[in-house]
Amino acid sequence: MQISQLIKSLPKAELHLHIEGTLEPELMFELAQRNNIQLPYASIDEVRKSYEFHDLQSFLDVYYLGASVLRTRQDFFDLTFAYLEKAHEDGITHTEIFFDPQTHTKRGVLFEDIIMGIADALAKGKEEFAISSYIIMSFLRHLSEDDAFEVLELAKPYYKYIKAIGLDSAEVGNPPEKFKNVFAKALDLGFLTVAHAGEEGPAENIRNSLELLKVQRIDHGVNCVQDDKLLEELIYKKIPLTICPLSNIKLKVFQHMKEHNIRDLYLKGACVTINSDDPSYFGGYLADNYFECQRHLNFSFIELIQIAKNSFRASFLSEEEKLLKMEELENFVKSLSGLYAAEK
Ligand code: HPA
Ligand SMILES: [Zn+2]
Repeated sequence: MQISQLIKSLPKAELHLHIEGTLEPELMFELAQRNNIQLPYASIDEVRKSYEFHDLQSFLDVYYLGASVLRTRQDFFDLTFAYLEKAHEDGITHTEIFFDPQTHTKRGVLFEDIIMGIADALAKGKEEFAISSYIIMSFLRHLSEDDAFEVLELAKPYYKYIKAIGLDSAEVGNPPEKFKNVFAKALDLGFLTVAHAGEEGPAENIRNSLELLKVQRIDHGVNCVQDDKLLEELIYKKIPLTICPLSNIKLKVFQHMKEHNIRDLYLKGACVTINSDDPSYFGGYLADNYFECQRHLNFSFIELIQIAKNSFRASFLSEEEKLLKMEELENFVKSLSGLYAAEK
């Protein structure tokens, strides 16, 4: 079996995925037509050509523009189910997806339509593909903390659909301490928390996310290497990092995959996971991210299995569910040994 096929067959979890970032240009055009929205692109090709980014903000501008075609519950359902079909092909058996309510409620879309469209698709994904899932509601950090409080209030009738609270958008200039109070409220309400930190921003944002926002995982976190003591602590406390290799290259966090620090972090003992972030915009879904790590950073397949194990360990599944997912993974690995023994 080819390595790319092996990677696709490997059972794994995805823990850092923005559902809005899975919007493929074809669906973008279809939804624009369905909703009578004028896009500033003449063709699907032109959309793809606009995906040249020099930093996080240049991406966010294009990403928020793309998201403007999403208006109805059916749109959110179609978007999410299209992702789940890809996830299934990529061997994903559990996914924890972000959605950015403010990107949509600001345009007059109903909170109910956003979350129920996503939740219905996830329920269908569970039925058709046996993919388990959680929803993470993310606050846009370029907006105010008061705004985040309003979203938390708006979400009240739908809390049972939300597992955790996240923090995304422009990191530089919008540090975690800006959201200290709203995260404290979310924690009081019983939500788990995560935050993007140390993507473009300093290691200090990682420390403050842990200390002030009480996050269980750090999204990205690659700038942890700026602070030796912090890195030691992340390793010692087994704090998972949801790293997104192709995203980091597209947004110029690293200039080339060969320069990415994920393998160094892995070898030092950090709990790293591989994720796709915004796969439609960054040129690859989850299996592609695993593959690029193998190709450019010499991760062996055994090491990728360890990373897939980390993805379940770092998930928000219960300990019992984690054991079941891990068993599935072990069975896959055993079936491979059988296959290779038979070939010899
Ligand atoms: O990688 C990201 N970083 C911050 N905000 C985001 N929103 C979507 N993707 C990202
Ligand atoms: Zn992200």
